Amino acid sequence: MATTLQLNSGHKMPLLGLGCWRAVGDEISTAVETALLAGYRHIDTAELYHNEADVGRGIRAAIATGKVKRSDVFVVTKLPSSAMRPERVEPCLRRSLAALGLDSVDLYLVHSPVGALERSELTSPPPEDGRMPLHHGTDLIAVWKEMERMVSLGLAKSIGVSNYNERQMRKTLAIATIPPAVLQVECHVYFQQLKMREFCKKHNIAITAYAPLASPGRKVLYEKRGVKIELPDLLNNPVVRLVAEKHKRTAAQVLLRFLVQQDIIVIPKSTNAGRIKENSDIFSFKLDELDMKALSLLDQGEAGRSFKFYDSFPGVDEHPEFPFPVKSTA
Ligand SMILES: NC(=O)C1=CN([C@@H]2O[C@H](COP(=O)(O)OP(=O)(O)OC[C@H]3O[C@@H](n4cnc5c(N)ncnc54)[C@H](OP(=O)(O)O)[C@@H]3O)[C@@H](O)[C@H]2O)C=CC1
Ligand SMILES: O=C1CO[C@H](CO)[C@@H](O)[C@@H]1O
Repeated sequence: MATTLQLNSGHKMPLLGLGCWRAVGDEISTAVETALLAGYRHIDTAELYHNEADVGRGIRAAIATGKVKRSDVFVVTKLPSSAMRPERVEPCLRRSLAALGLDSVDLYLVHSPVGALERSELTSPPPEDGRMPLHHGTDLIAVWKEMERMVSLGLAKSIGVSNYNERQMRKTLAIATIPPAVLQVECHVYFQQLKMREFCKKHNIAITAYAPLASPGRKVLYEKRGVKIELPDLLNNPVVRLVAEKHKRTAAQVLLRFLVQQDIIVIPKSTNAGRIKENSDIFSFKLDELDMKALSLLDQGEAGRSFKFYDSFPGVDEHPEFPFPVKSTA
């Protein structure tokens, strides 16, 4: 099967990328270099991950080996909630580019429809319970118009959104001169996003699945905030394991293959060289109809959503553009 997807912007995007959330410093720059040398051609980061400079270092290290060219690498970064104001888009992207050491990114995403205040706007110290200081006046249309301007300035080759719901997608499409090329959302076997996928297919918008393994490493993050939550354990799901045994593959490879085989872009995060390589070996086998059926039956719909944001940022669901079911109804 093809390893890239044609975007509505005319650019090609690799179906496999390296996720970079929750790793900084040499750990992530080495992982990026390792991934690029192992054949990855797509790196997913964000201003929010505080590692753009490290990611840029990793990209340059891979290029320095002579085995990878800048033009081979599809780099994605994201506009943070604190820059969800039209006048902040260009300065924010320029800051990201300076940190990454690049002239342009291949894809710039609005990270989330929820706007937040910058530290400098706070009138009191940030709350200790992890509450995100919200900016309630978020104007998605004005922000999108600025995202489009980033393409005309040549700072982003394609633009897209993340964590938008269908209403927010429709609202954006209604005014867009450049439609979003990509929607990045949580997507894995327990939360298959069938309705959103149908919507995106109809509008020729590609989907990137974040947390394609359901993000098992998040526990530490919640524990730090004293939040107790049950994380789904996809890697030990008996159906996934059975399919993996049948193909002599690992559970992670089956979970990723299940998505790419349906033209869903995947960005598994790993900083372990063995697992980085393991996660990339998903184009040399194929799941048959029976495997695909068995895995698709694992979908739990909305109940399978694992990233609710209010678990890690209490009160975020009070924002008028909070995209998911709010805590009181979930
Ligand atoms: N737009 C958004 O709001 C969001 C975007 N993202 C993006 O999506 C990426 C992926 O999501 P993420 O939350 O990191 O979760 P993933 O589903 O990619 O899971 C990553 C975790 O799984 C472990 N892991 C990776 N490969 C394997 C394997 N083969 N076997 C066993 N364990 C494995 C990793 O540990 P180890 O490193 O030790 O291998 C890490 O703890 C992020 O890194 C980020 O780039 C994520 C969340 C939200
Ligand atoms: O990319 C991200 C990683 O996950 C976080 C949730 O805890 C999000 O805030 C963010 O969107």
